[in-house]
Amino acid sequence: MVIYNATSKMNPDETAGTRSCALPACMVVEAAGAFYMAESPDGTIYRCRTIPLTKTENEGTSLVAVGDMVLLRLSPGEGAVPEAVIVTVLRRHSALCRKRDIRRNRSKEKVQVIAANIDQLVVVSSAFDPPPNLRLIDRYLAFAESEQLEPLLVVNKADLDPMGDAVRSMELYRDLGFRVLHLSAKKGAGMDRFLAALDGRVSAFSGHSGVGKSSLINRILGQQLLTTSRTSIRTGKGVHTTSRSVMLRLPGGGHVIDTPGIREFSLSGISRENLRFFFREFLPLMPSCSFSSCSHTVEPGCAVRSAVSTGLLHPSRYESYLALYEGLEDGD
Ligand SMILES: Nc1nc2c(ncn2[C@@H]2O[C@H](COP(=O)(O)OP(=O)(O)OP(=O)(O)O)[C@@H](O)[C@H]2O)c(=O)[nH]1
Ligand SMILES: [Zn+2]
Repeated sequence: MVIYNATSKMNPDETAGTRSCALPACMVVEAAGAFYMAESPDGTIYRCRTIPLTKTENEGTSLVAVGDMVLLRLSPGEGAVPEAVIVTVLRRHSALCRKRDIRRNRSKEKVQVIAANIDQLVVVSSAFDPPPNLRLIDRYLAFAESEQLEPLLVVNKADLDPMGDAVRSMELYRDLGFRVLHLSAKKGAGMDRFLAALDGRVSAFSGHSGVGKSSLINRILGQQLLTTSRTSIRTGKGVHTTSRSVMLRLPGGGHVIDTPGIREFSLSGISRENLRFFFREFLPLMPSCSFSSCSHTVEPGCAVRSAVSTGLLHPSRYESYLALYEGLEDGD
């Protein structure tokens, strides 16, 4: 590992390449413009920025994103929060990206990293108001599979489901082996199981507007972090955290991230050719299709379609597959 001198007296911009002792790798927990907050394993927060010589082990994408592990070097500062420069951005094991709108963005990066090093995608829906949207859930699940993120299905507002309708509509996911939790941010139901599922991991929250993502995060953190203002690292004024990227540390370990960017993730890694690999129940059937490249839409001798007609595959999942397939383009 490359280690840098935390106590160098040289101009920090000139010393990025020097090797010597220093801070352990820190996690970027907040990004706001040119500034970042990075957290060391012991919980110390550093206010930091990049320098022209900042190195990255991830070429061709955003230099720094929330969730990145970075090597820092302390720089002189008078504020209460220690200041540092980011010397190296370490290799990411995963990255949630969105395509940049070239017309509205002059940056050379075509892909923007919304969050790095995510372990699991929490797909939040609600039992009622709005009711579960299975098309949307399947879209998130396909995305999670394509990014090799472990999905966790959460159905919030269980207090609005006295007849168990939402529980029944989600049964198919349990049958497929997905983890499904029915919770109520309002009443606190199921929170122990939820916390256990988040423990020690970096989890990104996704889901339709109004399902209660912020309410769930506030409930598990025991405070109103996502609706009340926190002090901006740039201006010192209060800001709404939901408009920025913030990684929140859970009391028992682990982190959660909830950003508008993840809510509107793109399916950039999914094409018509590879979509079928992200519906896990198709995999054992696919070798029985007459054509090895079967798209499971119109081909004769398709084992997937045959399984739908005999009730072996859930029609709702197949409908989602077709809807996603229609919306995708050929090729990668
Ligand atoms: N009955 C009930 N209402 C809830 C529950 N959780 C959240 N709500 C309500 O649902 C509404 C939306 O909650 P939010 O936490 O803002 O939802 P969100 O998913 O963060 O919404 P966006 O920020 O628009 O993406 C609010 O009026 C909450 O009070 C719950 O468990 N039960
Ligand atoms: Zn087929």
